[in-house]
Amino acid sequence: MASAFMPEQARVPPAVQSPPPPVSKFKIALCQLSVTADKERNIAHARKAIVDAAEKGAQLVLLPEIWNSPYSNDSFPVYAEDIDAGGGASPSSSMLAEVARSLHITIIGGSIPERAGDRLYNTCCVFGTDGKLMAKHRKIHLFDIDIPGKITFMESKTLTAGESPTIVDTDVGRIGIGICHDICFQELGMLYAARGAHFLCYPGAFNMTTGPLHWELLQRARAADNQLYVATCSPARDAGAGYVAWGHSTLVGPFGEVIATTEHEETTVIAEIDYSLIELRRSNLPLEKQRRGDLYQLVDVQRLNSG
Ligand SMILES: NC(=O)CC(=O)C(=O)O
Repeated sequence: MASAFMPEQARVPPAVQSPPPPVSKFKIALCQLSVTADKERNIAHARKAIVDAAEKGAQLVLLPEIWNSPYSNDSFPVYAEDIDAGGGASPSSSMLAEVARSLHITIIGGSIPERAGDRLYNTCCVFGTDGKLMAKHRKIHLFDIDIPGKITFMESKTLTAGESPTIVDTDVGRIGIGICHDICFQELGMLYAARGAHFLCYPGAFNMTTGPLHWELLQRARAADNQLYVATCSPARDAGAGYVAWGHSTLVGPFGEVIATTEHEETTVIAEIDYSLIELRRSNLPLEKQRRGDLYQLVDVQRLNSG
């Protein structure tokens, strides 16, 4: 509750109730793809995995972080595509648009390196069942890490951080998008939940150090904190690559329970999402009612500024 003594920035608008989802149950596919240096092959390979997943009944398909290019600062400028330019400038997103439309499915297109003017971003495109680009999320938190002898990687050497959270109303529910390192920031997940998300999707490529430590922990934490579904999708592991991905693409339910997962090889995880579980868990354990807004609050800066 805002009191007369509360600072201006703490007077936050109330959380938005999750709207009724357009479907109560559906199948999601997490395509844990092998990624090579051959972009054309990566695109054709991803297309085939999406078609196979749709044939198995998936209505929502999630791809990995950086699925059309090796994950490296040397590769990002070479493989980057201008997603907004049209006219075939982005073969990766053109393929996703075409396959979403022809199969009538929703696709959360992992991420690809995006070129916009003289900047590069790590960008996730969301396509609706009509093949239209519904949203574009540019990774907000760049992955800069230095653990000597284990892993050093500086995305900020080549990439620019996105400036906006991304939440999108699709045929399969209201989905908050993050890319990999974005999952480490609990405020982003809370913000999506406060805006009524049913589901958080994080294409990601944790590595052999952060993977065993944090990958499952963070997904389960985001799901349990916010009492919603969380899905991640990683590239398959290539032990010979410059950056070795952890794999383990996973779907987590609204009690923080792992519903489906895998190891590190190439595969597609298909699992069912049942949105009625969100309401059930929120009535079993009513965190929203128990929250002490008189002691602490999340400030949704965009909603606050938009009045
Ligand atoms: N690609 C990443 O952002 C990797 C990451 O976040 C990690 O912890 O590993």
